[in-house]
Amino acid sequence: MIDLRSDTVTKPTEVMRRAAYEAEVGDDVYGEDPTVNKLEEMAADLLGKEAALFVTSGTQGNQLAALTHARPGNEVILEANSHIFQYEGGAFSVFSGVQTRTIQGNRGAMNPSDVAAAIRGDDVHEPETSLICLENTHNKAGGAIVPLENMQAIYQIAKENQVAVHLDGARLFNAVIASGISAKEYASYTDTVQFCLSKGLGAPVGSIIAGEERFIKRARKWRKRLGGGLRQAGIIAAPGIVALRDNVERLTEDHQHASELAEGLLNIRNLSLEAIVETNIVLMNVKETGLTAKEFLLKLKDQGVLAVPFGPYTVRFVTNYGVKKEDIIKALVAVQAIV
Ligand SMILES: Cc1ncc(COP(=O)(O)O)c(CN[C@H](C(=O)O)[C@H](C)O)c1O
Repeated sequence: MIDLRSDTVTKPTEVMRRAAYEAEVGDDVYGEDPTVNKLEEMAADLLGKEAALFVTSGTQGNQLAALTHARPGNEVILEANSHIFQYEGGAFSVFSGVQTRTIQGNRGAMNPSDVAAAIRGDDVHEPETSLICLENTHNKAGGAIVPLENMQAIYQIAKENQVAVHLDGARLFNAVIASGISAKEYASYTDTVQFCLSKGLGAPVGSIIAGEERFIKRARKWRKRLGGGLRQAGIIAAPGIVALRDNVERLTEDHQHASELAEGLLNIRNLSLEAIVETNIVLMNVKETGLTAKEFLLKLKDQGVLAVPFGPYTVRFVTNYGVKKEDIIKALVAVQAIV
């Protein structure tokens, strides 16, 4: 099977498996796992933040940000198609007791004046706005890169209103490689940032959240409260170190493959693309084929290719390091066979 469902399906490399086997470990609840500590220091340094925390998933990282930045009764502003709003089970409301306020963005970028207008005042009837969440790259916008200027403008508005900013940077390094802007630069326009080791970077487990020391200290306690106190976690942190060290630059290949896939799809009748391809995600519209996305995907699976529905007529392909150039050609042949 050619698996284009997501970059979450990446499997650890031999180097990662060996690093896991050889990892020095200790009890991370006591802060004594040297491998986890090394990963956290590497990540904080890369992002230009005071500290970082190894967490079990991107979702956990985003939830810890809300639990730490916000409190029950607050309102959190986020983009209408953000992963936090669409794919995390309403966890902001469940765990943090906050009200979410969505703003429709353009290719994932919220208009700064819309954000400014959404920030609540001190009227007794209103919730307090305590957090603004950004997402870069933006998944449902087709892996779109949110412009740095947009992040900068929103961050300035947030600071003028004493509101925190969190970046869901699950695919931050895809943005870094595609734009040539450093992770440190992107992270300078957000108070906290989450990025995934387990997606395009290829680690088997985990994400990082990073921010000020005092934020990370409070987030670590929230992680413990959620049963996320890790013990000899160096075994799963070691592949994360390999991912950060070896797998960032190669994301270019995934982007190249996504562009080749998109180009090929444009030459197939009754198909269209829903977004320009900037990184590793391709959103294809199949409505003109007379099939729904789910029907199309069943036929595609019969042809040996996996992808996921991202709307009634939207099929999402995500390239990753398990997908080679010849797989892209085979995937195009499979799609052609259906329409
Ligand atoms: C922008 C963003 N932020 C956070 C997460 C959550 O990461 P995990 O909790 O899966 O590690 C994801 C995962 N995205 C997954 C995928 O794209 O296949 C699914 C949709 O959950 C994400 O795309």
